[in-house]
Amino acid sequence: MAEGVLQLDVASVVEDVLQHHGKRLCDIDLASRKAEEASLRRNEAAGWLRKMVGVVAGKDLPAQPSEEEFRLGLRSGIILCNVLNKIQPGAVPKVVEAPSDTVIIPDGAALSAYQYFENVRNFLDAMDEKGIPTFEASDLEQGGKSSRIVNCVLALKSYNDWKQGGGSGVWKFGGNSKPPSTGKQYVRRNSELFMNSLSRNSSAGEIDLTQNLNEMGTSHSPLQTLIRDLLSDKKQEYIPVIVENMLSKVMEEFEQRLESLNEEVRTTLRDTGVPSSKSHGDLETSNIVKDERQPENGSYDGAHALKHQELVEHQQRSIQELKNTLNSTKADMQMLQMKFEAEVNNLGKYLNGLAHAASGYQKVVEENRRLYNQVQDLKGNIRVYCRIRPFLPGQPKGLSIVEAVDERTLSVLTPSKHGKAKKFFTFNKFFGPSASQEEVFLDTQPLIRSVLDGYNVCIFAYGQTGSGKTFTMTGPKELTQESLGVNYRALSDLFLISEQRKDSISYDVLVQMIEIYNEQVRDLLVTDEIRNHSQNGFNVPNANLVPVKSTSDVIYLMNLGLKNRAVSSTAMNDRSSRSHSCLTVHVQGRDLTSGSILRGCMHLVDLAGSERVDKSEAVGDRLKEAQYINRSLSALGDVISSLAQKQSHVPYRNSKLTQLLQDSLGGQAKTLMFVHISPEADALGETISTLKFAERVSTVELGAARANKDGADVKELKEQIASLKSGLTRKERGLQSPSRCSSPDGAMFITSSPSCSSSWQSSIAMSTEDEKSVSGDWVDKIMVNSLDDGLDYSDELETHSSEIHFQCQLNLSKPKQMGSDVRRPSPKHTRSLIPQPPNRRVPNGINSASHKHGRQTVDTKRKPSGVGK
Ligand SMILES: Nc1ncnc2c1ncn2[C@@H]1O[C@H](COP(=O)(O)OP(=O)(O)OP(=O)(O)O)[C@@H](O)[C@H]1O
Repeated sequence: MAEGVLQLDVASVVEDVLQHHGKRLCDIDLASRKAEEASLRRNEAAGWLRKMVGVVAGKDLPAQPSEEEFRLGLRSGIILCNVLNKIQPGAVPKVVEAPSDTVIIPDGAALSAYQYFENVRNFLDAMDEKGIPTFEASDLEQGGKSSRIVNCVLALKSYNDWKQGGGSGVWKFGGNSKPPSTGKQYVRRNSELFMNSLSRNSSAGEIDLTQNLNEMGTSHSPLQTLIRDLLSDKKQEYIPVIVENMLSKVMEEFEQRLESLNEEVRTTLRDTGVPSSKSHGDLETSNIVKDERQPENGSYDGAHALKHQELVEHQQRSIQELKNTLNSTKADMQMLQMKFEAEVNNLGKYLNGLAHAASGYQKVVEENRRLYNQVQDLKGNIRVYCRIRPFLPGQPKGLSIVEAVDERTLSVLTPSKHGKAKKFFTFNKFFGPSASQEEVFLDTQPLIRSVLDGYNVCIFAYGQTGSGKTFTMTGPKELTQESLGVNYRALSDLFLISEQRKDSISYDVLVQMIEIYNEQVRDLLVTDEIRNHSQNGFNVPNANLVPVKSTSDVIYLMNLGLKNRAVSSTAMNDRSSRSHSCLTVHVQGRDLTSGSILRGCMHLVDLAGSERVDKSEAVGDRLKEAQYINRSLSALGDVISSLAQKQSHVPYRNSKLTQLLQDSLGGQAKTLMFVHISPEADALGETISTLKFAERVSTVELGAARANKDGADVKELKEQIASLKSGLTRKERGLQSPSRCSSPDGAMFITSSPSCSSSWQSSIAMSTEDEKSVSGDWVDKIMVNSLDDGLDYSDELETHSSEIHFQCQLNLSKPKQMGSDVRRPSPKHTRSLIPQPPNRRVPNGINSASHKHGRQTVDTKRKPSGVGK
């Protein structure tokens, strides 16, 4: 049907466009509609043929045949010839009938096939002669076009109807059949207005909608191109609405034209006196319809009007169907739209959910990290950060044996029975080869800042030689702003914060730099020669303690320290540190409102690298150094092991290094170890043992860190005690030499005054001498009290007082504590090494010049075994 073709065209265009947008119009089942229509037409044709030949003769043709049944039923041509002969007797002079069941024809099948073909050919010739659309004989064979056969039958039916109706005028038929091959042409009425707008395609019988649209002024391009062009750049969700509007517009236009056509017909009928309500049959019986070729007269006008009427009715039916199609398309589109909206809504909700979950996840991760850190703080575990060095320039770039798994975990490729296996290690943080110095510092910063809140902090770098310890702590050989290591950044951060807090807290910062070289402690902040302080064991107090005011002071001092550091070129590292270096920063803050004192201390330790002497090709001095280094690192390993296993005895005293780190490893400090590894495959052994060591370190619990803070009341009490002591001391001024008295528990006090010895240093020396002569014991602790401000400067020497006295309490009752951490500097080493402007003074109380006047007191008290300062 023409209308069917129209709806198909429009819908298929829409479908094309939607497909173009990636979505099929699944719901519009055009194919099934088409098939339904074809079957209706086929049934009509079959029904009519059966009616014409009778049920018996038409037994081979079912009333509602499938395509195949229809084709097979008509294949012999017998039904077709008989029907034609019935309409026009003798049209097919000879019809070969089917052989009777009882008569056996030799080679019957071949004979009948030939004879059937004769039937079909005769039928087609006869049809052709009458100008009725035909089909190809091959259409009756398998794979032929049954629709053309249907068309032909329906055309014959129409012809029959026309003949039945008297055969007046010119018979014509429009269907999807093979065009007549002979010269007889059907007269088509092209003159009418309607036909101008809705002309039938002569071959396909389709409505030329393009022309319609052209006439409607919509466009000059073909319909499909037009619709495609129109829809191609539209969003998919708008397509249903656009198509719907488009179809409505077409319908509207169509109806308008039809209405005007109807009007024209009505006018014509009125003019010719034919009642417009009369049916086609009525008009036919009254013989009004005339052949177009008849001369124009009144009855011709009537026929003309009738044709109009017929066409109008036909088109009305088409329009109705079109409307139905439009409605169903609309419904489909609305469905699609609703579905689409629902899907978009669902998708939106889903995305919202995902976003919510993602942000929740982030929060949980943040919270986890915070809690983890809190737990770490509470447990006081040593934090371990792992950093891998990148391949160095000029080094053959192999595949790194270490891979990051996440920000805390790394895997190391190790050989195994089945090729390669991965070993996983988890630390507090893992820095990949591309991590910058700034990134590394950022994760260290909070720890460093807590020094200003009165905590003791220790950061030490551990790892195989050449793995990047010095790089992390100090930086590369050529320093730039970006490559500055943790040491520089830490100190400049301290200055920055102390500046920010200057309205509430006044900070003094002092720096000390030592190294442990071949088990000897050396002061790195000396300008003349490297001082060896190893005679008295771990005698760090004698190292210079230099007040610093700015980052540039620090840089100056560090450069001095680095210059003095024992560095050599080895096979593994052309600038290998041959010693353990320790930069110690003492911070003292005075709360300007409450008067409370905060004291924080930070060790920044760059350990010498462990090395395999065979690999480093060390001989002579290098070999000796390597042995010392390895020995002290192994002592560090022993300390870590016993701490990890919570053993009662921890062998701190086995090396200077462990003595230095004692407070940080077993005390209440906040401690961080940077463990360094190399990416090379031939460092696998060292890498694994380094990582295992680091794992053990991370299990060591230090206990919750405690800030060194004295409240104002404590301060007041201390002031009172100090003032009482001062009064007592004044009474004893007459003493010219240190006196000694014993306490009930066997402790001995040695009291001295500046008048008996010119400086308090000599008092200490004398005390120590005295101690040796009395018991050979060791002085556990030196405390210095400044009498004029009344503060207890335990562990710090304040030299701005006018009167200070020393008091040493010696342990006579318990075994000596070798190497106990008497590690506060003596005032003579508290001096400025930094070039000073003429009037510049180092912080109050730290300038060595100021302690010349006045009396000084040092209390040397014994503390229980294992308790640090
Ligand atoms: N993260 C890094 N990025 C770029 N270069 C690095 C990095 N880490 C180390 N290096 C370079 O690798 C070389 C060895 O590093 P470094 O001297 O810091 O190792 P080390 O562990 O201190 O060695 P040693 O124990 O022998 O003193 C140096 O040239 C250093 O500049």
